[in-house]
Amino acid sequence: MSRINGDQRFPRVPTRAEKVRVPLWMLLLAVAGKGLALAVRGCWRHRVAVATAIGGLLFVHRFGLLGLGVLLGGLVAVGVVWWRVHGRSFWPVAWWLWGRARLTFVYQRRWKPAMVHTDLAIRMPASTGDQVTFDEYFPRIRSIRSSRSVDVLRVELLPGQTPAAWAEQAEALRHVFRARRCQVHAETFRFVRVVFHRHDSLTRPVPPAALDDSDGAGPDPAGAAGDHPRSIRSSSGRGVLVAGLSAVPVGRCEDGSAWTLPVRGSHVLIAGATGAGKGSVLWGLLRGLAPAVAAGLVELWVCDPKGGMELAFGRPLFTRFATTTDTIADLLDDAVSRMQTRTATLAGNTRLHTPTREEPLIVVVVDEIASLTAYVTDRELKKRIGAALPLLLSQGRAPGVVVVAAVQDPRKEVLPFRDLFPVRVALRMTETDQADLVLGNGARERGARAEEIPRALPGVGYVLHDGNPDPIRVRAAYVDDVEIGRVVAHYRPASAAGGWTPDVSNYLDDDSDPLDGLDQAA
Ligand SMILES: Nc1ncnc2c1ncn2[C@@H]1O[C@H](COP(=O)(O)OP(=O)(O)OP(=O)(O)O)[C@@H](O)[C@H]1O
Repeated sequence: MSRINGDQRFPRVPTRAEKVRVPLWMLLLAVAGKGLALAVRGCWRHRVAVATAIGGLLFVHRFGLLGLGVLLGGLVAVGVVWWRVHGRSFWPVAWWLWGRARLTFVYQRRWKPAMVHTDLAIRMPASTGDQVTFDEYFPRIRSIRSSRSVDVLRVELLPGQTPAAWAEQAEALRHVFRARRCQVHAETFRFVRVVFHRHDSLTRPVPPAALDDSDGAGPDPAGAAGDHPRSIRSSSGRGVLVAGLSAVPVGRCEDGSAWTLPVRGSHVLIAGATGAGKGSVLWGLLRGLAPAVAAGLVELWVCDPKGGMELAFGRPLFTRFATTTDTIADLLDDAVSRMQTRTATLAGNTRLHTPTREEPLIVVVVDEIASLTAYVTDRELKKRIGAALPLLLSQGRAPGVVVVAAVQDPRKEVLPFRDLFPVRVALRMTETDQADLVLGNGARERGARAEEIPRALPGVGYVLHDGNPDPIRVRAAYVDDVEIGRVVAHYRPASAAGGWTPDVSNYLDDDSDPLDGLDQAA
C-alpha cells in the first residue's frame, strides 16, 4: 500500500526535548557567538552600505558636517561635468546607482511581507522544546537592472518553486511594488527575471527610424525619372540590403530597443481592431523595404481590398497593385505560379532563396485579408483565393514569395490559415481571448493584455521574439503622409510605371540631400 503522504516525510511533530543543564557562561558564550555570526553575515550582505556609512562617519569625525556637505556638493558637480562631457559612460553608472537605491528603499523594504503574503516564501515548522516556531526561507534578489521605466530583478528560486508559481503572483507583486505592469520571465533554471514596468515608455508616437541606404547611392530626389542612381549599387551594398530584409525596422520595443520584423523567410500577420494602427505597421514595413525595392531586390505585390484607400499612396513603389477581388485573385494566382517555377529551379540547390535583381524577393501585401477569406460572395473567386493563399503561406517562404497581411478579426472562421504565419503581431483587440488566438495559448497570461491597450495608443501591441514565449510590448513608428510621400519619391524604382506620383515638391529643399531630410524626419 502506498504511503498516505507519498514520498514526502511528515514534518516532525514538536516534542518537549529533555532538559539539559548548561553552565551560564556557556550559554552567554553561545549567545554572543551567534550574535557575532549574524553581525558579520549582515555586514557582508550589506557591505556597500556598511562601508559607505563607516566612511561617512569617519569623514564627519575628521572634517565635520560642513566638510561632508562640501564633499557631496563636489560629487554632484563631478557627476554633472561627467554627464555633460561623456554621457555614454555616465549613464550606466548613474543607472546602476539608481538601481541600488531602488533595491534598498523599494524592493528590500517590502520584500519579506510580499513573499509571505504571496506564498513565495517557504515556512517550515520547527520545534524548540517548549514551542513550535517556523523557519522562513525567502527567495533572494541576486541583481537588479533599472532604467527610466523598468526595473528587472533577477531572483533565485527556492527549492521546489517553479517560474509558473511566480507568474501566477505577478498581479499581486505589481500592486505591492506599485508598478504599472509586472512580467515574470523564466531563465533556463534556478532563476526568474521579474520585470516591473513603472512608466509606459510608449505613450508618445515613435518616429520612423533612419533608412539604411547602405551603398551610398543615395535617394532619387523628387522622383526624377530616367537617371536612377540605384543602377550603380555595389554588391556589398546589396548584401547589406539583403541582410536587412531579415530585420526590417518598424518601431520601438518597451525597453527602448528597435522593433524589427523579418520579411525574408517569413510571413507576417498583423491583427488588431479597427483603428488599432495596423496601417502604421504595414507602412513601417513598406517604408523599411523601400531601399531594397529601389535596388531591385524586392518586388511589392500589393492587394488593397478596401479599394486602395489605405495603400494607394505608395503605388509607385509597387510592382503590382490590385484593389478588386478579381484582380487580387489574378495577382495571387500569378504569385503561386512564380513560386512554383522558382521552387522547381531552386530545388536541390538551396534551402532559402537569396534575392537578386533577376529573382527578387516577392512580398505579397494584403490589407484586411478577411475580405478575401471570409467576406467574398463570388464562389468561384473565393475558391481561387482560398486555394492560392494557403499555398503561398505553406510553400512560399523558402523560394522567396512571402505574405504580409493585416486582419481585424483573428478567429479561425475568418482566417482559417492563421497558424501558417510564423510571425504575428497583436495590436489592440476587443476581446480577452484574441491575444491568445494571435500569439498562441498562454500569451495573455504571460502579459499580452491586448484588450487593455488604450484606444489613445494606436500602433501599440505585443509580439513574440525568437522563440521566447514571453510577449514583448512594442509600438509601431508613425509613418505619416508626408513621410510616405518622401519615401515614394526617393525610392521608387526606375522601372516604376508612370501614372500617379505624389507631389512632394513642398517637402524637398532644392539643394538639400533628400536622405538628410528623411533622417531628420526620423
Ligand atoms: N503608430 C502610430 N502612432 C501614432 N498614431 C498612430 C499610429 N498608427 C496609427 N495611428 C493613428 O491612428 C489612426 C488609425 O490608424 P490605422 O488607420 O492605421 O488603423 P487600422 O488598424 O489600420 O484601422 P482600420 O482597420 O480601420 O483601417 C491613424 O489615422 C493615425 O492617426
